Amino acid sequence: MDQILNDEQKYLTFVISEIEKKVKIFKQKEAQARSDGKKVMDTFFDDFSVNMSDYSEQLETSASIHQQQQILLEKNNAYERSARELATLNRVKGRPFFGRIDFEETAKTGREKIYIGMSSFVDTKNKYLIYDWRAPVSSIYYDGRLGEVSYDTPDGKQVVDLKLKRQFLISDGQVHSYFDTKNETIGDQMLLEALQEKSSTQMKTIVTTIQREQNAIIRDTKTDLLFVQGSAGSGKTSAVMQRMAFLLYRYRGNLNSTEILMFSPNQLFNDYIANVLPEMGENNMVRFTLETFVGRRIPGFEIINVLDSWEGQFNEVSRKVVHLLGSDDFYTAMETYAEKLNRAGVKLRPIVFRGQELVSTEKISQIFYQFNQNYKLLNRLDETKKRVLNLVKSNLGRQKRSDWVSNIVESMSEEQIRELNPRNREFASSKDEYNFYANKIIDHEYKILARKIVHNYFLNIMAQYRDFLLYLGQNKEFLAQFNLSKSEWKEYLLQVGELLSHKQMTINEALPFVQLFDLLTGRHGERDIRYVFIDEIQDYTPYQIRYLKHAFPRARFTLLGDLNQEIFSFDEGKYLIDEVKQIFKNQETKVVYLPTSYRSTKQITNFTKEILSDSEHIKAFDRNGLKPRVFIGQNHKQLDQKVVEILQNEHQQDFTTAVITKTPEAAEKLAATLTDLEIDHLLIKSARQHLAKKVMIIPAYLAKGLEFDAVIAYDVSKDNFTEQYERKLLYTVCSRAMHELSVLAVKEMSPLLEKVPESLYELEKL
Ligand SMILES: Nc1ncnc2c1ncn2[C@@H]1O[C@H](COP(=O)(O)OP(=O)(O)OP(=O)(O)O)[C@@H](O)[C@H]1O
Repeated sequence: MDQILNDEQKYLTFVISEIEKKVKIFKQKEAQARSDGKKVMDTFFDDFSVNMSDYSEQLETSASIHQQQQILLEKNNAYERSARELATLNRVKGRPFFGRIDFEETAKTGREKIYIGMSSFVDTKNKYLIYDWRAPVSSIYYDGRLGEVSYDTPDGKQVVDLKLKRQFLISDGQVHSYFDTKNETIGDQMLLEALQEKSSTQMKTIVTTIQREQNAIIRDTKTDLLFVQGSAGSGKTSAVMQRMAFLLYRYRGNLNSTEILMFSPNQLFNDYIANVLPEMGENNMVRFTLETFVGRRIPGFEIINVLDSWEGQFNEVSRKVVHLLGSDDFYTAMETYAEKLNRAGVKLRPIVFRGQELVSTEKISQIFYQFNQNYKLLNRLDETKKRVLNLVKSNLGRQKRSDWVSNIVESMSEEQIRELNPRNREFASSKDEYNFYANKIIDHEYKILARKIVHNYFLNIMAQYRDFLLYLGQNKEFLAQFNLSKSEWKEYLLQVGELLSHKQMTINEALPFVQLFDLLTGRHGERDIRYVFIDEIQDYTPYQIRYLKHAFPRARFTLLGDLNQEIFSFDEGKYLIDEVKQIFKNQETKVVYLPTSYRSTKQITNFTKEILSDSEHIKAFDRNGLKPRVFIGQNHKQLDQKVVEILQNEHQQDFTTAVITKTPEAAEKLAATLTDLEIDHLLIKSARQHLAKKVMIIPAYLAKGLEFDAVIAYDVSKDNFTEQYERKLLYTVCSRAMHELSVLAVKEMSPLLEKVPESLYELEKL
């Protein structure tokens, strides 16, 4: 065994023995805290006499209860602290560190050596044996070359002379090997080993092999908007997941995981990333898709997938409409419209009670507009609420002698009487008695109405929203900016009407609906969210980004995306970055570009990048594998046979293979064929399903962000992938593959593959 390996093994063994010592201590502490807690519980009522007869005794008794509760709470906290520490120690025990750096602060201080792991570890004498990968000094492990390097500390920049950077392959308490890196950041060897691993249904952490450009993303604390742009598989999602862990560490005590929010493309992907933070010992952040986020705000409506709607049919008109609905101008148009409502046009609903109008819309409107022009909508609304509440109160108050009240009073059951008069109050006369109950009943009804009024029941948001769409249709110039005519807009309105009548909306209707509500009611968004992450930003429209910025006014944003993977939007993606900068103007903004594709082998990346029209900037990571294979069959039957053949082959290799189709219908059809042939598989039809370690048939739009050992891109034929805008979709499909890619086509392959040189793939005619 070489001497270095020997020494490092010794250190590892020493650290593990120290960890074990601490495990013992914490186990004792945990047991002690548990038994103390139990003791407090057992003697809870023995320690004080419960005497409620006189006031001073009552006070003493409750003070004593309070004291006991405090003790119990402390014991409980002590128990939880120990349990948490124990969980961390057990998590890191087999592999407490993965890196080491040696450096000198000054020539005088001499050489210092620190080990880096998933979590800091301090021995029983309070000496740091391991530093957390997120500690300031650990940054140079990922960042610096040997020689003079610096890192940020809360007190400013620290410069050191880095003498050694060493990585370890460790498992189960054994150092298997180590690599000393000189000029590269984290040596390719370790990264290669990590990338060669098989795919999993859960995303993994990349802590041990974070690359320099990813480190910059992870440790950024200065910018309000961090825009991470990178090709497929460049580690955008991975980097931001580690960024969340970093922020939770850096701002420990001031930042909670519930103040971090992540928007992902769909629920399937949400599931895929669900384990990364817990694996790093942190609680999960809040996760949403845009649909689930907005769905909470519109109860009773179903937010349907754009693909299932008229807008998703991608005809010429729908394309233009989607462009309009996604534009920043549309957001501004809504603001202008709302501003106009300060003067006239607010849509209202009367306050109706038992079929009778208590306050008419005319009356509410009169109140709403009686305040002077300087009143903002929010103040106008607040004042209106107050006055409407007064009107309702006095109107109901006058109904004390009405039939409905007397009917209730006369038919009250014993139980209802007890409920309304729990202290069994005596009455001087039956008139008094009647008035008492009538007041209670009216008060009860008033409260129900008041709650609705406070929640803006009298605003008819739906009618207002329709009115807004009609108002927009009047503006010929505005429509013309999107090449839309009034009659085309009408066509859209008919479709929206149809959707709304079925209590459905797509995200393109839902967000403006909520925006309108916010503007009318002066809602300022969710102020407790501090960090917002949006993955696959290329699928968001400027409108949506602007809305989300408004929805989280105190948050810093990290947006990540690949402008080459746009699937739904129709604008040239390149402009998205400019639009985003415009939306975030006057804020500290940084754009980081990640060029290297880590997910796929060199052969696959070189193939997939040729699908794009502009791809010089994409770099393949030097990991070797088989060239992608292209199979051309005469009909779909031959393709299906080939799928079966590949699957049977790859099954033996223990690969997880995904057959990715262009549409959900094609996926269902293929799955039915595989069922007939008794090939075990899982058809992913909806984002609510879970991934599994078996063959998956999955439509392209659900495969976003995911990865598989092997991908079979199904039916990439001339007739199926034709349009230019499908280029990015095809790129997304093929770039899901880590180790193997097969492309299947009927008769002729898609013209979108024309640019790929023949030398980059193996062609087989079936
Ligand atoms: N520094 C790294 N060390 C080890 N693995 C890495 C590293 N960076 C990325 N990877 C791996 O590369 C793959 C792709 O990463 P990730 O999914 O984060 O990329 P992405 O840019 O979000 O991709 P896409 O845009 O295609 O969804 C993952 O398997 C991830 O573990």
